[in-house]
Amino acid sequence: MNVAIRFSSVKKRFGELEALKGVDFEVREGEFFALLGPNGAGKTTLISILGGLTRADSGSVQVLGSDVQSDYRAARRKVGIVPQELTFDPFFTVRETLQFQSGYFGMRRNDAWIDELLAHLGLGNKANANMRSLSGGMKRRVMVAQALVHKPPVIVLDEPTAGVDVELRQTLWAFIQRLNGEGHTIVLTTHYLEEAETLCNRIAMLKQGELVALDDKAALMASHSARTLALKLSPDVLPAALQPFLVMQREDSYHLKLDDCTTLEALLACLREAGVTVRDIEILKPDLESVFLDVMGRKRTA
Ligand SMILES: Nc1ncnc2c1ncn2[C@@H]1O[C@H](COP(=O)(O)OP(=O)(O)OP(=O)(O)O)[C@@H](O)[C@H]1O
Repeated sequence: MNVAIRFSSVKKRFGELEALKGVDFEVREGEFFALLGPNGAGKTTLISILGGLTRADSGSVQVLGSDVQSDYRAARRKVGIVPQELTFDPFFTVRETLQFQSGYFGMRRNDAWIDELLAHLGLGNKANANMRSLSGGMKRRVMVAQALVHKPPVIVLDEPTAGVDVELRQTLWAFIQRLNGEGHTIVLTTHYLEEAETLCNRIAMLKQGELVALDDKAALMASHSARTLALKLSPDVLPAALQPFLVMQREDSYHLKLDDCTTLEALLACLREAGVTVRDIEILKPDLESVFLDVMGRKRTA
């Protein structure tokens, strides 16, 4: 598969702070890719370098083979970035904003695509509204449309759903998934891990300017977090021998760490020997949030 974005040894300092400590990874063409990390991990800095808004101190970034510094114009055409912050000209209407952006890319007759964007993002009846009159969520929809106006093959969304309502989330994800289905590469940063879990097929995690995980979603989930066994017992007492497996107790339910199926057999045998009956049993699969905490926590103690 071809490479959509290549980050090679990207370093960036802000004074004493090393915001990016030599970040190396690739996003492949056609992927729906998540870039995750806690506040301050360096995600937005990396995206700003990708969009040519910030210069890396060293290293390089290429979009579909075009270097974002030495071949800025070509790289810029290949990527659409939905920024985290809302920036707009309050005196333009929504349509003018999108026409102006089309002009920036030398696209004069772009109204059919602009209409399609407006319709898909629920902005059809706002085309002639002034930007300053829109609600925050509506402005964010325009930011998304603005990033897509030149039909970029690579689309980067930096926390696009922070503080937006359920309706926009659903409209936005349906549209972005359609574009991904048509071959566009998508990179998403979000703090809503269930969104990343549902949408993305490969995941990178950054922590303090370093890449700490990069894998297919399924492999990451399988390798980083054990399943949990939730048990309700009669009598309601966990035998002492099982205490080391206890990760959480919620009301009358005991959550035990389950490394694999042989552990399950041993746990059940232990309950039998102690004369404890199982009233209810459930195996809980790991979610991306538990993997994320696991990855971030493990690195902290290393
Ligand atoms: N222009 C700047 N001047 C000084 N420090 C900066 C600047 N931009 C970013 N930083 C710092 O660089 C680090 C990385 O910030 P960045 O915004 O890239 O993180 P992030 O992963 O996007 O975080 P968040 O999830 O909060 O958006 C942070 O410590 C931030 O304070």
